[in-house]
Parts: sequence; structure tokens; C-alpha cells
Amino acid sequence: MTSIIVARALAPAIHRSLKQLILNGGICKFHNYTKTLQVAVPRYNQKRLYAEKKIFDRTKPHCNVGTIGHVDHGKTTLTAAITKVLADVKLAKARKYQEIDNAPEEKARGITINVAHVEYQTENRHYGHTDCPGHADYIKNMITGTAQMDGAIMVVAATDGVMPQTREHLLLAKQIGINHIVVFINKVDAADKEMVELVEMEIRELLTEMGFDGDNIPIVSGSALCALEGKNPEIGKDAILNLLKEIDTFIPTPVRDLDKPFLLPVEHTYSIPGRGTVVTGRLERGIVKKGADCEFVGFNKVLKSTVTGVEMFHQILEEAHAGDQLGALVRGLKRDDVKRGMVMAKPGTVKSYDNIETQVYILSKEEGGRPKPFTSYIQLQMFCRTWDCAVQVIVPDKEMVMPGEDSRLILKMMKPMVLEEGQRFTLRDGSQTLGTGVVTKTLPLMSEQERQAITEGKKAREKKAKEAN
Ligand SMILES: Nc1nc2c(ncn2[C@@H]2O[C@H](COP(=O)(O)OP(=O)(O)OP(=O)(O)O)[C@@H](O)[C@H]2O)c(=O)[nH]1
Ligand SMILES: [Mg+2]
Repeated sequence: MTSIIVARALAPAIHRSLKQLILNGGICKFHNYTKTLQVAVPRYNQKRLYAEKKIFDRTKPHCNVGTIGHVDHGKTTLTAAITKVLADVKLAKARKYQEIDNAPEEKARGITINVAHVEYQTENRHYGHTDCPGHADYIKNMITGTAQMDGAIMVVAATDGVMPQTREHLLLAKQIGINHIVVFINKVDAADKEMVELVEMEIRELLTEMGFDGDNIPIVSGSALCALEGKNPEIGKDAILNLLKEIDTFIPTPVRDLDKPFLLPVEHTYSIPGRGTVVTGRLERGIVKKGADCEFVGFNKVLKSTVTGVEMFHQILEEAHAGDQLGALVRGLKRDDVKRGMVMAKPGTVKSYDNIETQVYILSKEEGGRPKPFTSYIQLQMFCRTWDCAVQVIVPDKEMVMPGEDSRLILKMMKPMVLEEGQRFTLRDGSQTLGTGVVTKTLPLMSEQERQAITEGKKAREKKAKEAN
């Protein structure tokens, strides 16, 4: 028998594999401290299991990155080059340029996005890498979080320098909380040394202007095309390896959801005679154990309680982990005290807001959105986690927002609900999805007068609409 260690973080994906494994005579043991699962499989069965691709043989931490930058600056070529260079040392499967650029359409929350997901490894980490075929896809992908990036690789061609979309992608990255950027100055085979130096200066200036650490962000220069074609290793392959080294060290591994304070968006509440109130939902992050103090937040309330039991599919759990669909028995609360849409969290770790700044992508008509533009003061419904709430929209930077456009929006909510920066949500108008967005900033709570004015305005508009009918 030989042991294989499987990362705990991959648990949902390997449940099925485990079953398969046990059927094949395997023995599993979970190590609580290291959060790993040790699996012993008879040697004669291992080959078959691997051949069936049932087990993830991965122990490296995972990180999501992606290429951003102006059109034609070489993002796709760089993506292909990275896989080629790493394939040579057996850490990736080489992906051709055409394979990446003809990405299949991906349906994400009603929005069609073209993205190619590529995977590779360095000695230290495993990476998921996103490359989009066009500018509009980048904008959508970044806002909707189709592949949420923990860090970005910004590509700037030495032949062009900083261009409008370099700036735009960087601004958006900053807005939505991608704080770690590594820069690749591409096409140095077609530019002279002075030009490359000038472009580097220009990039550092822009980064600083945008609020990044312009002086210290790693900038690597080279040629993705040379690397892909196996030419001039000093600006080809070596530059790519250099870039990967910088990515490895400069972009930190994100904090795993399991390590964060627990948070459960409440889906349902039940009253169980003789036992008390049970709340159910999918644990978004952290670990919940029997005996944990908790807080229910939302709808203008904060209720304190203690978890007295955790169950999953009617079986008692010692502890529930992020991703688990669970029921939690809570002390001293009536069923009607707790409502769907509230959040059960570790005390003091979440807050309610009713006034937020967001970045939203509004669907075009072809994507199923509304055909007409909208202006400030429109009333929409915001959907987030298990709650939804009426919001008044303020468009701060322009007259109106066109379908197919992205925009900064201020949302004034009718009730304060639990929100945090980076939280994604959907905006709907009746039964029509208008767009998706991300919370970029939480603003101070509204005053009572302000809220009243919004409610009265809403009533007046409703009355007018009724009369018009
Ligand atoms: N000379 C030279 N050309 C390059 C290099 N890298 C890419 N190119 C060329 O630049 C062009 C654009 O490259 P892509 O990789 O498609 O650029 P992109 O950024 O993915 O473009 P979009 O996805 O359309 O925004 C192609 O013709 C590439 O062959 C390089 O290092 N040197
Ligand atoms: Mg491309």
C-alpha cells in the first residue's frame, strides 16, 4: 500500500473519487490538523485510478491569475508561451495560441463570456490562468468574477507603451480589489533598449497614479513570441521563467475560505419541537462547530446566539466546513426572529450597509438585458446571497448608462443588509436581469430623512405609474 495525500481544499471535487477509491479497496484517514486526507490504495489498483483521473494528485497551493492589457499587446501569445515553457519541464500541458484564442463560450449568470482557462504549475504553486479574447470580455469577466483573479499579469507591448485599455484594465482591477499586479513588457524583439526603458518608466508612473506600488511592482521584459517559437532564450524562455518567479513571489496565495471567520447566509428557518430553532444554508466560509458564539445580522437587527448543534443531511457533524450545506441548531431564538436573507456569522465580523458604491456591467439587449438606457433614480431590485432588496440607483459619472456598458453606480438600499467590499450581486428589473456588479466601497449609513425621501419618491412614482395606466 502506498499513501497519497489529497488537499482538503479539494474535498467537494473528490467526494465522488473517494467513493470510487473505497470501492477499489482504499482506506481514508482525515488529518484534522493539516486538513489533509490520507488515502491508502492497494498498489495494484493505483494505476487504474490515476488512469481514470479520479484522484487529484495536487498538494500545491492554488492561485488564480490572468493576463490583462491593451488589444494586440500579446496577452494570448504570453499565455501560450507560459504553457510551452512550463511544458518543457513537465509542469503544464502546452496550449497552442489558437486553442486559447478560440475559447468556448462560457455562460456565467446569464452573461456570455469568452474566456480560456489554462492551468499550469511552478515548483511552488498551481495556477488557474484566464485569458479573454477581447476587451469587452475582459471588462465583463473582471466585474462578474467569471474567473476571479488573485493577481493579474499586465501585458504592455514595448512597441506601443501605455495605451487606453492598459489604463482601463488597471483602473478596473483597482476598483474591484485586484491588488497584486506583475507587469510583462512584451515585444522587446521589435523595440530598442531605450524604448523599453522609457515604457518601463511610463508604466511605473501610471501604476503609482492608479494607487498601486509603482516603485516596487516587478516588471519583466521579454518576448512572448520568441518564447513560443523557441528563439532567443535570453528574451524568450528565460524572460518567461523570470516572470513566473516574480508571480510566484509577488502575488500572495489568497487566504483560504476555511481560515476565515464563518459566515452562513440563512436560507430557511425551522422550528423543531423540543429542540429549538434550526437555520439552514450553505456555509460560505470558515468552520462552524457546536458551541460557537454567533450573530444573526440583517433587516436592521443583530441577534446574538450560540450554535448548539450542527447537522448535515440529518447526521450530526463535529464541524461544518465552507461549502457544506448544513443545519445549525441555535439557542434562545424563535423561528420568527430569524429570517431568510440574514447572515449567521462569527460575532463582530460582519456589518450592514444601505449605501454602497459599486461597479456594474449592464447587459446588452442581445445578452438578455433591457433594450433602453437608464438614468439616476431608477428603482431596481438587488439580489445578493439569499436576500433581495429594493435599491435606488444613482449614476454619478454620466447622464445615463447604456445597455452593454459598465459603470460606477451608487446604490441606496431600502434596508441595511450585510455587505462587504468585493461582494458580487445581480440587479433586476421585474423579471429581467439588468446586470451584475461588485461592491467597491461601503459608504456611511443613510440618515432617516434620506431614507424617507427615497421611500416617498418611490411611492409617488408608483402612484404616477398607476394613474398613467
Ligand atoms: N514581434 C513580436 N510580436 C508579438 C510578440 N508577442 C505577440 N506578438 C504578436 O502580436 C500580435 C497580437 O498578439 P496576441 O497575443 O493575439 O495579443 P492579445 O493581447 O491577446 O490581443 P487581443 O486578445 O486581441 O487583445 C500577434 O500577431 C502576435 O504574433 C512578441 O513578443 N514580439
Ligand atoms: Mg488575445
